[in-house]
Amino acid sequence: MKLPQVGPVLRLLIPNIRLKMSRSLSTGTFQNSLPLNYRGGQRVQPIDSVGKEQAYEPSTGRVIATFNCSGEKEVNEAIQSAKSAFKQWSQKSGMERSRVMLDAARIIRERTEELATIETINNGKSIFEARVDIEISWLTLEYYAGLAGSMAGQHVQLPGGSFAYTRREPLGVCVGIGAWNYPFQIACWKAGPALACGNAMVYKPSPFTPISVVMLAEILAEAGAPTGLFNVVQGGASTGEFLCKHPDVAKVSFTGSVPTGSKIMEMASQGIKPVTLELGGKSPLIIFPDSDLENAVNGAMMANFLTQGQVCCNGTRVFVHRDILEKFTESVVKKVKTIKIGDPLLENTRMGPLINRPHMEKVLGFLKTAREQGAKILIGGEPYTPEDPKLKGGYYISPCVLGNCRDDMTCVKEEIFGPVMSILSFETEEEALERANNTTYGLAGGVFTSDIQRAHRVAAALQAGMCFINNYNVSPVELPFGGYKRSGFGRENGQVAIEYYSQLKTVCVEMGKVESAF
Ligand SMILES: NC(=O)C1=CN([C@@H]2O[C@H](COP(=O)(O)OP(=O)(O)OC[C@H]3O[C@@H](n4cnc5c(N)ncnc54)[C@H](O)[C@@H]3O)[C@@H](O)[C@H]2O)C=CC1
Ligand SMILES: C[N+](C)(C)CCCC(=O)O
Repeated sequence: MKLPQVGPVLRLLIPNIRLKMSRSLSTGTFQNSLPLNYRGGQRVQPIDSVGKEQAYEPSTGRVIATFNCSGEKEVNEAIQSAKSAFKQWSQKSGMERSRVMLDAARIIRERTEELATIETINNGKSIFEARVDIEISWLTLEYYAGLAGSMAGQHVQLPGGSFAYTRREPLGVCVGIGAWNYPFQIACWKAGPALACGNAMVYKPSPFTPISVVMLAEILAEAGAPTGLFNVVQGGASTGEFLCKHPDVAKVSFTGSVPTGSKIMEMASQGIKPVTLELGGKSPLIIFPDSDLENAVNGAMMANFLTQGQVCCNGTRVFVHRDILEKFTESVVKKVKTIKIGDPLLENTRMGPLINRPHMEKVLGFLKTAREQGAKILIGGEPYTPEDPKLKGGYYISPCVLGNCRDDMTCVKEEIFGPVMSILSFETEEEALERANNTTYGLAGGVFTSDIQRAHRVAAALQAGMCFINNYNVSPVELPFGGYKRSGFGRENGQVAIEYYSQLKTVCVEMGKVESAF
């Protein structure tokens, strides 16, 4: 899909051509025929491999891409490509970097329909949601483009006219390793601050979702990024390990599960490399009886059913005050009934398939255990077969609400990563907080109440990196995002992410004579 470099007039026409291309893609038609690695400014086949992978269209179960997982040599080539771009990119002023990033943001915005369509085909989320993901993606590049120009150090006056200054410098080649639930957006959350700071990047998406990130690489090149600034290697654990262990890599930013996060940290520790870890969660959402009920129900829906529930920060433990338990549960179940499941490329669909069959079976396994442990399925939780014959091989589950839940149940303790909400009842604020915090995770948390003091008191007491009051799962790029406890550390988004992609140099300047001790 790489388009030739063109002048400004033709460039204006290109979005329309692309829009037509993407509109003609319906579910069951896409087949990838292009190389999925990207380095040295172009799509390439890897020069060595550690096995083959297939990527699926989860809505139909069709294989849409077969590719070789990059071996050690290919990983090294990609890193060398990034290293050579780093030399140029790191010497540019923030404003120069900003211009390239703004142009990339513009191209993404203009290609929203095409990118969202590809994301939907490869991930299974509804086109409605995928468009939002793409919007967040270009906003991320725009936001960090805005910060690039104002990255600056400090000047410190010292005795006798001497002084010091600090410089915020890039780290070098940064590695991004992503999960499959937000393929394009996760890549932009990492590339945005990394590139703004003057780093180069080698990115490895999940082998389940290899398609869209290569398009980001092409877009950055089209926007004028130096050759090799953003490279893509494809593969699973082995390819990821080559990246983490490579001596020329300065930092690893990872989004994925806790066990893999722990391995990444271990590998990075060998080279004393900093890591950012965005890991899993089992976040609480506490609903007090003084909440606006309709709002609280909508909040719980947002906290549980985006992207088929495959969202790390979901508020899956919904603590509802005993006084409103019945009313709340009834309203949530009524609302869940209205979720339109089916072909994710159709405009009115709000829930597509899960990512793949093994994951669907894992989620159904959690539901079986939930039933055995005494939870009550209030709605959904069944494999779902849409009427359209082409969707018969897809991985659909009807969205599920579990009642009668207790804190010791597996469905309440473990991350399900599927469309499953567990409702728990509570009586006092103190009790709700203690139970909410009784988890090894700490990614997010939410509270619904109309009592302003209570809202802030609860938010302060929640042991989580991202807390919502009277809303859930909104993600403005200006806000830092990341976990407490085993949900990881480091932050993405917001100004603070700059600190995770740069290092501070202090330059001490002597204006007098050296006062030697010898
Ligand atoms: N906090 C967050 O922002 C998010 C967290 N997640 C978590 O991720 C999990 C689901 O995503 P998955 O892709 O299944 O997670 P995963 O941990 O299996 O894989 C994530 C990425 O790491 C790579 N990887 C796997 N083993 C590796 C190794 N030994 N060395 C280097 N790289 C390796 C994978 O190929 C993939 O690109 C969920 O449990 C969820 O909790 C998912 C999305 C967002
Ligand atoms: C965009 N949002 C907040 C719904 C989810 C982002 C975190 C993730 O990658 O799962």
